[in-house]
Amino acid sequence: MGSARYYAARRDMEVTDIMQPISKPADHPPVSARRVGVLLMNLGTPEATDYWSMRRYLKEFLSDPRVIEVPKAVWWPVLNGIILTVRPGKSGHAYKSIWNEERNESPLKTVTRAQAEGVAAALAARHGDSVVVDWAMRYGQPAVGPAIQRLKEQGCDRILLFPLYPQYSATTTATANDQAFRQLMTMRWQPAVRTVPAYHDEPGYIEALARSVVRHIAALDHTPDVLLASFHGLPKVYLDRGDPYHCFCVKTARLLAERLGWEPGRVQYSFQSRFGKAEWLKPYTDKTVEELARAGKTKIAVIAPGFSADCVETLEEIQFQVKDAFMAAGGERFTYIPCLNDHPDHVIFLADLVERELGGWVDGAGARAARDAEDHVTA
Ligand SMILES: C=CC1=C(C)c2cc3[nH]c(cc4nc(cc5[nH]c(cc1n2)c(C)c5CCC(=O)O)C(CCC(=O)O)=C4C)c(C)c3C=C
Ligand SMILES: [Fe+2]
Ligand SMILES: [Fe+2]
Repeated sequence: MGSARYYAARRDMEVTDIMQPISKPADHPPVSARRVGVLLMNLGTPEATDYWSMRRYLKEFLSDPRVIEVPKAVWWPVLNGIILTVRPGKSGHAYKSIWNEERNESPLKTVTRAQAEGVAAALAARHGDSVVVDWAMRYGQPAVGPAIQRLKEQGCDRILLFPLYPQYSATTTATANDQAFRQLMTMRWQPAVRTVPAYHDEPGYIEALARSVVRHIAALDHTPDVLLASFHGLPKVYLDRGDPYHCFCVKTARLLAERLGWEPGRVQYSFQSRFGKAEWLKPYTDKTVEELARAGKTKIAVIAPGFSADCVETLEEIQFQVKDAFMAAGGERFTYIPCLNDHPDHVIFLADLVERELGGWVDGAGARAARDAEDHVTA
């Protein structure tokens, strides 16, 4: 085993195998155009703000065992009872206040599409048409499964899955990848896949956040006393069970503070969007802004570095609810710094991250297509 003769014999055997006439399987990607696919994935969004659209979206979301870890026998009666009776109306109202009327869709959808178009343009400039970029939502439309199928049909025999969450959590990153893998389970001939690691401490991401803070603060007629980095929360028990999300959020906030170089304590962090009665990650955003106002920090700026795109949790919850809590407690000036969205700093950072994670895949795409075409001529 392992001798030069052994390998020579193996090689001859494989050549003989390849030379057998083979019929082309039905799900074979077109040989002429082997490409690499990139799928940007975000959380999801209702199709409209009416009761039934909201109910459908919330049901899909809150039936995900990655999101709600309560055993089904206990959770289902609660979900199908009180939650899906009351929440669709309440959340629909919140969505209505931030809805993109022009496109008749949620801002998360609008921004995610723009991010995908930006990343596609950046990669096309570098690699021509050998990289195909698409986008999808974990819950609702456009769904992840059909997007994977579309990439395959466009000749992508390698796909990079990119969950658009800077901080890893099983509730977001893992469930997005799960959904893609579910589609792969249906395929006889799967594309090869890679997943983009979370990027909570990537220098390019911290730099884009810092530049955004500086840009927005420079446009104000005052200097905020405190910058609060507000992250979406999680039930605390998920941290106790090993979800690293909390630690990654804290690290992002620390790196942002270091990059800004402000005096200690001027950048703080907190967690928003509590759902249900259990304890969630602390400190809570609403309580924090109230305490800041009472402590005389009456001018604050809030940024949401855990969201790659503005959505109901930032545009409605931070800009209306959190602001109201701050003002009611004695706050005077409240500035919301938007998510990085499709700002060029962000798009270039995302494209660079994709490029790095494609390492070795993309430059070979043209050569692979030529080689594979040749194989099929001789086979
Ligand atoms: C950014 C990271 C997010 C984590 C972590 C997260 C965990 C998480 N979320 C819920 C419950 C809800 N989240 C809702 C909306 C929502 N959540 C995120 C992101 C994270 N969620 C985003 C980007 C959005 C907005 C989507 C949009 O279309 O704008 C909602 C729906 C809105 C509402 O009813 O408030 C719920 C519900 C749980 C339970 C959870 C972790 C266990
Ligand atoms: Fe959420
Ligand atoms: Fe919320």
